[in-house]
Amino acid sequence: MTETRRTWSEAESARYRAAGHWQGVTFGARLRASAAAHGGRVALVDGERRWTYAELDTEADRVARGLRGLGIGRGDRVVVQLPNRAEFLLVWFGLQRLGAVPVHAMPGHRRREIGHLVRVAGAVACVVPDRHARFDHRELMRGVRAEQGAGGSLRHVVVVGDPGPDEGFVPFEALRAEAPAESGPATDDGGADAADVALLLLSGGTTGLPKLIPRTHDDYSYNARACAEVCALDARSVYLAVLPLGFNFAFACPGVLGTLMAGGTVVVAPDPSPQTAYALVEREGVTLTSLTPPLVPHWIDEAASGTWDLGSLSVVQVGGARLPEDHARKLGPALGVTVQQVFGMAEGLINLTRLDDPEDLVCATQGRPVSPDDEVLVVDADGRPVPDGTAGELLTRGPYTLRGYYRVEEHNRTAFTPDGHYRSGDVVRRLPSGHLVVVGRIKDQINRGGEKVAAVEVEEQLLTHPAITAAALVGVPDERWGERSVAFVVCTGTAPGVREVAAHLRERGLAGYKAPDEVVRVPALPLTAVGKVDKAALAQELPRP
Ligand SMILES: O=C(O)c1cccc(O)c1O
Repeated sequence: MTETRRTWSEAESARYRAAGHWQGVTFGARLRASAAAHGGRVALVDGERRWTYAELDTEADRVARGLRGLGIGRGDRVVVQLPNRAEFLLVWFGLQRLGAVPVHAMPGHRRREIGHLVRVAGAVACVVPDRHARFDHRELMRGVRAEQGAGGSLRHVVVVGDPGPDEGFVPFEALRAEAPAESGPATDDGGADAADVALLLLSGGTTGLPKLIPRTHDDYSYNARACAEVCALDARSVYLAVLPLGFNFAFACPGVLGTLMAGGTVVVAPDPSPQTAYALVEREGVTLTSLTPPLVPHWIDEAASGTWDLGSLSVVQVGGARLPEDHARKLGPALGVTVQQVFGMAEGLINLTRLDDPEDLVCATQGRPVSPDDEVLVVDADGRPVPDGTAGELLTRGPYTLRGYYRVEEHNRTAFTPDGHYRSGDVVRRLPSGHLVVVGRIKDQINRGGEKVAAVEVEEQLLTHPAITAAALVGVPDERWGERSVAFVVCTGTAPGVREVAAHLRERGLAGYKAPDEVVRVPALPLTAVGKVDKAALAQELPRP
C-alpha cells in the first residue's frame, strides 16, 4: 500500500533543519550515542533495579533481537500498553532499535480502545502487562485477538510477567533470554530515517475513538529538547515519572526523553501518591516531576506533614488540565519548589511558564510556546485573528506540530487550515508577553483531571443501553477534577443509575474513566436554534455547587 502522509513542505523542513531544530538523528542512534558519551551514568531507575546508559543500550539490543525474532522490523507498528515500570522503556527503545513504531496506549484503555488502535495502526503486535491495577490484560488481549480474527494485522501478544497457560502469548522475559547475544542488530535504528514516524501518540479526540498522531524522530526529539532547555535540564537532572509514561506530557515535555537527551536520570514511580513519590525524591534526589491538577492538593497536604526532605526537588510541572490559581499559588511554597504550568497537546505545541517568570504569570497563565518557530494564531469564529486579550480559538503550526493525523484523510481536511495550521479546538487569550490563558474549548470534549473524554463516543455507547433513547454527555466545573462528566439521558421505563451505566459501558469495552460521574434523567434534550443539543442549557439545569 502506498500512502501519502501529510507532512511539512520541503521549504519548511529545510528551515527547521537550518535552525538546528531538526538534527537528523533517530532515537535508536541517540541512545547509542548517549551510551558512548556517558555510558556509566545511571539512565533509569525502577525500584531496586537500575540501568546505566550503556546497560540501557545493551538491553535495547537484546529486546530488539527478540522482537526481530518475531518478525518485527522497520516501520511495523506495535501497541504498547504498559504501566510505569522500566519495561515500558526497554520495549520502547527495543522498538526504536529496529525502526519499529510504538503506539502509546493508555493504561486504562480496554477492548474498544485497544481494538481500535490495532486496527487503525495496522499493528502487528501488542505489549501488555499480565495484570495491572486489578485488571487482567491477558483477558483483554484474548478479546482483542478474537475480535481482530485471522484476517487482521495482529500477529503477536507479548506479556510482561506471567503470560498464562497456552495462548500463544510471548513472555517478555523469554524474548530477551532467547536473543542470541552475538547476533546484534546490524544498525542502531533498523535503517530508519529521522524524518520517519518514530511513534504514534493518541489524541484526546472529540469525534469518537482516539486518532493517531504521527511524530517523527526529528520533530519529537525537538519537542523534548526544547522543553528540556526551558526546564534547564542537564546531566545532574533526575526526573520522576509519576504520570503514565504513555502520556506525551510525562514522556517528552521534557519528561523521560528530555531527561535522557540531557544525560540525566529517569526514575519511574509505580503510583502517583505523594507518599510513593516523596520516598523516591528522598532516595534518588529527584529534581523535576510533573503532575495533573487533581494530584496537587494531595501533594500539598502530604508535604505539610513535615516528614519528608524534598530539598532536591526544584521544579514541579502541572498540566493536562486547568490548574486552579489558588492551588498554583500554594504549591510552590508548600513544596519549596518552582512551579511551572504546562499547556500542551500530543499533536505538538507545548506552552510552558518560564522558571523566572513572575509569580502572577506562573499562577494565572498556562505558559508560552517553547520554540521561537511555534506559530500561534488566536482567531474568531470566522478564522480572523483577534487582538491580544480577546478569547479565540488557538491555531498552531511549527517544527513539532503535526500536519495530519494518521490515516484519516477525511478528518484531516477540516482539522487543519489550508496553510497547515492545526485547529486545536482550545479557546485561549494571549497576553502581550505571549503567555496563553486557556479559557475553554470549542470541541466537544470533557477534560476530567487530564483524562480527555470525547462526548460523542460515550453518547453512542449510552444509546446501546435498552432504557436510554437519547443522551448527552456534558462537562461541568468540578472542584477536584476541573471538570466532571454528567450524562443527561432520556429514558423509557426506569432510568439506570450511575453504577448501572458504568457497568454497561464497561461491558461494552469502554475505559473506566469515560463512565459519567453523574446520570441525570431529563424528559427531552433541549436543542439550539440550529437543532444541535444545547449542552450549555443542560449544564445550567444542574444545581449550583
Ligand atoms: O493537556 C495538556 O495540557 C498537555 C500538556 C502536555 C502534554 C500534553 O500532551 C498535553 O495534552
